[in-house]
Amino acid sequence: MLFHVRMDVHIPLDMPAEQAAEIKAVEKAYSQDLQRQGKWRHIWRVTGQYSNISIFDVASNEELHTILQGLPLYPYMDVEVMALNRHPSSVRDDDS
Ligand SMILES: O=C(O)C[C@H]1C=CC(=O)O1
Repeated sequence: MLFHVRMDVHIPLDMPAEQAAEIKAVEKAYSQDLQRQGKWRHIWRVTGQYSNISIFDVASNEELHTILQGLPLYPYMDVEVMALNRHPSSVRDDDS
């Protein structure tokens, strides 16, 4: 199942820089592990914003929910999820 996910990150301004850097490092490793597993298929930075647009390929709504709640930055994010279906006009074999 494919999902389009937008994540807007709002790290509190009073969080110590060292703590923020540590959370971001753990987040990066978590994200890259899921990318290597093929579950986090795409990640794009939204130009000019501390936001990303991602495509997840997971087995269920529950799996996506678990992955998103496991993000180290999750407590500081607004997350928007859209479920995707294959478009009947698509010529791509790899988008379902
Ligand atoms: O930077 C972000 O967009 C937030 C988050 C998502 C993956 C990652 O490494 O950090």
